[in-house]
Amino acid sequence: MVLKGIGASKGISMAPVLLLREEEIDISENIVEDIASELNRFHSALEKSKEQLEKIKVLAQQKMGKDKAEIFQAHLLVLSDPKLVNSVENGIKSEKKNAEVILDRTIKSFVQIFESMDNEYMKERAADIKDVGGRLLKNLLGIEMVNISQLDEEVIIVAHDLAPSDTAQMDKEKVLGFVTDIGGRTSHTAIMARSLEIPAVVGLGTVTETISNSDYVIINGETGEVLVNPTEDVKNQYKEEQRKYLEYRAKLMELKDKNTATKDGKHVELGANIGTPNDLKGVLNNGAEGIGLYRTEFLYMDRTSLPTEEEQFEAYKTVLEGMEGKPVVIRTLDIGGDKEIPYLNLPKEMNPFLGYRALRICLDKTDIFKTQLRALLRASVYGNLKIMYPMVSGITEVRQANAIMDEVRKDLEAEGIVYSKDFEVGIMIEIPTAALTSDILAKEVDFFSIGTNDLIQYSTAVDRMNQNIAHLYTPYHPGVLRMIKMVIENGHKEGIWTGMCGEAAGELPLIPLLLGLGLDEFSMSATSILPARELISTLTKEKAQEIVEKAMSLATAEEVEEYLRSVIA
Ligand SMILES: C=C(OP(=O)(O)O)C(=O)O
Ligand SMILES: [Mg+2]
Repeated sequence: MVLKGIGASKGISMAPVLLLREEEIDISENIVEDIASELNRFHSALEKSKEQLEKIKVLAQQKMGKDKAEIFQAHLLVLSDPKLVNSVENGIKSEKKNAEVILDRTIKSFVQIFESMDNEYMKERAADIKDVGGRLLKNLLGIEMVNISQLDEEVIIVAHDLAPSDTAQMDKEKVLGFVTDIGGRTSHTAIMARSLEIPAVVGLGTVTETISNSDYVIINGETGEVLVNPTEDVKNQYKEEQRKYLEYRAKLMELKDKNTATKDGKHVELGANIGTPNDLKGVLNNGAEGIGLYRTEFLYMDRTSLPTEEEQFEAYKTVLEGMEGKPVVIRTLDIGGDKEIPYLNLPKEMNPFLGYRALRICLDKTDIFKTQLRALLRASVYGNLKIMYPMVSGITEVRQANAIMDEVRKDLEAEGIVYSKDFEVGIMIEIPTAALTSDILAKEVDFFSIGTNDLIQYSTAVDRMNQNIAHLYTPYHPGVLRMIKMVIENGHKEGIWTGMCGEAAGELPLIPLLLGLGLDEFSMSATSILPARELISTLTKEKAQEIVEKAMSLATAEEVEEYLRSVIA
């Protein structure tokens, strides 16, 4: 059987399946005579759960940084909550029933109380209690839990979706790939897979129901194919494909320290997109010439309170120092859409992608914005910082954000804190009105970075997360290409550089066109950098111009894609 999803992270992997699905736990009620030993059973399960969570927390700290590990601290706090512990102990004593029955009931009632609160933060705590309660219950019943940080054998994980806390623990030596029911190429699970350099296929619909733990799968993270229980012949064929792919990657490594230029010497910059300072290793291994997008929102996610100025300062400093003077574009908080921060208690919205998000929140909750800007400015002396505002719809927001930045500068000066005075301030072009007014915007910013992930969804009215309409979500749409062309031209008219940090920048067939349109900087997943450098080295300015002319004359996305694919074939 061959299933088809969306290729989210390149590479071929094959291994037995590890299905992560919540199983129903069967709990039967017993009367207990020996209350003391029942209380002991409960306490041993409590201790075992604490030990497991401490281990997971340490691993998460090592792999994804301190901020990512906060969620496990929150889980540990639930286990030490006297209300929960007393309530179970009292239940066992007064009703003389087995611990699991009392625990199950207690957890359910706690969850219900939190879920019924009209407050997103409290609702999120309900999920924590459910999660920890489930762990406790399984330990009580002696049910072995899958711990994806300590696996004995190589596996491919099959799950509905993976939370950052799942990927935080993942042991890359053993998890050879993952496959999910939901998501698209630009969903955050997919982006995470690429930064971990693990092959992944997402958006398969109901793969968790089709595939079971006894299955063996091959996944192709480029084509989105998932082959279930292939024959030995097919396995061998894919092993050969895998070998070729690894050989190709090894060959590309020769380009790691080379300059990026066309055959006739036009230089462009190839940067990497990162989510945390832990991504730096992959970035440097893949020969990036800078960071074109640091998505700072991951610093704010999977935790229970806002990151402090100091925590942020440390993260930004680490990245700036790590890049040793190469340009680093750090984007201010871009929360909303598929990136949520429960503790901000933001009201549920009908259209979160069109709602109270990103810069809109920062211009409203200015204390959050100022803390981030202070941390950024303080870090500016450690490297070549460029600050970027997301989700700009027009010049007014830029002026408002700059006014807040000016206040922060003045505060720092008054406090005698040094910062670099000449960092650039630019914006993402990801809302159609920003593209259409890029002539105006270019006069007041230092650079543009085109965010195609959102620009496509906002201009074509196609949700980037929805796999049912994924065929309509395409960077090859002539309308999208016209906007890109307009932005680059308007940027150049005012003498500012224009880059792209949406996933389209790393899409090989588009690169010759973008080059011909004059894009100055391409920022992409680290693993796309070397293939892009290789492709660019085969092109000339003249050839790229020719490609622009032909591609821009075509009427449909399909024609454009077919033509651009044929160019690089
Ligand atoms: C790079 C972008 O930002 P994000 O994917 O974080 O929304 C984009 O929209 O293209
Ligand atoms: Mg965006």
